Amino acid sequence: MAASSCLLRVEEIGGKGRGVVAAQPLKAGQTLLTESPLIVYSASPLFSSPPFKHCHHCFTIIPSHTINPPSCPSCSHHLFCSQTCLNSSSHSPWACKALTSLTNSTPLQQQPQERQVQARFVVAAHDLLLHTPSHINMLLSLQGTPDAAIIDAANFLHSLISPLFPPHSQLSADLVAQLMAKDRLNSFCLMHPYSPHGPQRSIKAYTVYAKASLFNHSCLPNACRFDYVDTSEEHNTDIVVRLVEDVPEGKEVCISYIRVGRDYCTRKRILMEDYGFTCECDRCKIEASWGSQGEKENNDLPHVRFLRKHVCEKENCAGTMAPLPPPSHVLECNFCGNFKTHCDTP
Ligand SMILES: C[S@@+](CC[C@H](N)C(=O)[O-])C[C@H]1O[C@@H](n2cnc3c(N)ncnc32)[C@H](O)[C@@H]1O
Repeated sequence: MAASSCLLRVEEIGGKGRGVVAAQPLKAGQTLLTESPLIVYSASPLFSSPPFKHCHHCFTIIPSHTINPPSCPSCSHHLFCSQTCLNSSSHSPWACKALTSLTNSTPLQQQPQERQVQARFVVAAHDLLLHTPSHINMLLSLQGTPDAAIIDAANFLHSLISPLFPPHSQLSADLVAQLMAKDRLNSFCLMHPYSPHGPQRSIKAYTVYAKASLFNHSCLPNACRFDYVDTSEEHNTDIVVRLVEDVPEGKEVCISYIRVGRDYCTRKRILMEDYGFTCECDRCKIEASWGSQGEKENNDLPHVRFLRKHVCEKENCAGTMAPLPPPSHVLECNFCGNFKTHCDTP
């Protein structure tokens, strides 16, 4: 962990592969990691328009009243929130041409929406090989092995997409499958802003980070990722991971891959379907034997106290509340930005 080497180190963790542990005693509220993505791609299926117009570099929403936002010189339908974003964008003419060509592809249009989003990943991966080949090697160092479904999807997408790039930046079908498998296990979602009355936040884009991908999951996480705002244009796709609790040296630092308020059965299903493992954390061990909601309300187990303190109660939210950087008694929700003053009485 280069940027945060004094705070964290990577170790093998029994039954989980690699993981991240505290290299010194760490304080609740401390920022552990701020990192830019190796790869970013839109979550919108190619054949449907996204619910909001967003910048194709930083993915902030472009307000509907914006007159003539800067657009890609090659295609004009990929928009940017500012000239700075347009100039720093990795939206290359090759990627632009490939995406435009794919929107005319009948075989792709007949595929499920998931395949259309995977097509965006495969275009972005070809573009990486063209412009930042070292990121391809970093992606390949992450966990994930292709299964039969990924190999099928990769063969299909490879035959459509590789010919749209120059010969020296064409990935083999095998490499496409490897990369798709890494993306499946390691990608984070960039979400649309929270709204108390609106629908659940939807996903704007997917990102993969070299270091943040090494955090394992816990249903009682001691760290969480903050992703509730469209803030600074250039760094809007960066990940920020902050500690929820104090962590002694040598203890593993985990985030939750799903919202902590989810019930046991939902967590179990998502973790198996999306990440291929069964969580053995203390909370799961206890909740596996729970029959009804009543038990949850009436007991005073440490993990129930944790949830009471750290799950945001704002309508339609249920994000994780972590302290502001120390020293602070104020908790901030990583999902909606709500604040509350920390009080240790249960
Ligand atoms: C994003 S990676 C985390 C880093 C990974 N352990 C590695 O070695 O690169 C996600 C994968 O780590 C493993 N993993 C994460 N949390 C786990 C947990 N609580 N129990 C078992 N395996 C876990 C699973 O294989 C999961 O698909």
